[in-house]
Amino acid sequence: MSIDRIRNFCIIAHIDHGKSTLADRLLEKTRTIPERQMVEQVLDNMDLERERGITIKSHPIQMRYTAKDGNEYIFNLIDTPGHVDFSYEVSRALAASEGAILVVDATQGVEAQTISNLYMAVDAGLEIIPVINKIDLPAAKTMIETVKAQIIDLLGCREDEILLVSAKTGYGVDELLEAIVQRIPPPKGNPEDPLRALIFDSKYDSYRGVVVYLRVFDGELKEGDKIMFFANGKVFEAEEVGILKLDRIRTGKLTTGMVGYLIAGVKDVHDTRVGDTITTANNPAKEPLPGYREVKPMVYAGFYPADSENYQELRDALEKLRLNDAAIVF
Ligand SMILES: Nc1nc2c(ncn2[C@@H]2O[C@H](COP(=O)(O)OP(=O)(O)OP(=O)(O)O)[C@@H](O)[C@H]2O)c(=O)[nH]1
Repeated sequence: MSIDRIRNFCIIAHIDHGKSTLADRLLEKTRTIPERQMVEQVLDNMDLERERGITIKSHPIQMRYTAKDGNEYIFNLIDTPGHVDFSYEVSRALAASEGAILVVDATQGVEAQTISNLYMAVDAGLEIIPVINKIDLPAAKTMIETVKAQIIDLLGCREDEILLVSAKTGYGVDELLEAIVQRIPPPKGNPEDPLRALIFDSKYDSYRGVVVYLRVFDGELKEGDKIMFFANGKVFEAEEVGILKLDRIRTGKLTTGMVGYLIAGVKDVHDTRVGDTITTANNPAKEPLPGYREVKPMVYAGFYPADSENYQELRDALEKLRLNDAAIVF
């Protein structure tokens, strides 16, 4: 699909303001959830909601949306970590996007944590679509004007740019889908340039090793390519490349502007650092993408074995833990 039809975005929201519920409605309206599950959902609403909520938080997700202009668009929804301490990781998820949906609970208004993530998004030059959610709640009626004023204050946007939504009932979601197409710009980038892809997250899969979630900025990533991580210069072969819906879908390549995953036989998550750039070993890009930083640990703990004989065992156990959790340093 042409790069003009891609929209990469994330959702910024305070806890409980409705990020997962809204993501669910987007998945439903774009029929990203298979029909079978849609039917099941009616039978067992609660469990599925929970399951999909987790899906959204565990990896980026691609949707296809046919807009009112008759064209089909690819939407890549990238989740931002919810915890304030992960501000660098949030900044990389934002860097992988061109836009952000700002979700504010109509009955709660703008909250501090939302503001810090929002400023990061504004700094990153993202197009912000402000959404007031939960407008179905009776308490929302008296609050909407106040919350609108807060948002205008914060963003300097016009009142008519703020969308009123109920992620619960689906009210306003069609308008939001159109706003994503119309207001969020398509990715820029040069398909002819050497590959530059940003790592914004990675997961450890016990069968496949590290699964890297990335956004291609320039060039293209194909299976069989010898890829190189800028931060440590290590070279691996791209074994599997694809996009993410509810599951991984192998596509063999990712073109400029696309979001997806890479499996390259990497066994240690420390080789795939958030914020690092992937290029090809044969035709490397001259410069990495901007903004790479070593992630700083936030929580420290001292451990020692009760019996000093067990020191090596403790060390081995920590080594294993470290292999699949990039946050652990010792
Ligand atoms: N009435 C009403 N409730 C909503 C709406 N959107 C979300 N909720 C409810 O608000 C609560 C929080 O919604 P979530 O979607 O889990 O919020 P979240 O922002 O993803 O929260 P975290 O997962 O904690 O970050 C849930 O009980 C939802 O059912 C809405 O439009 N109307």
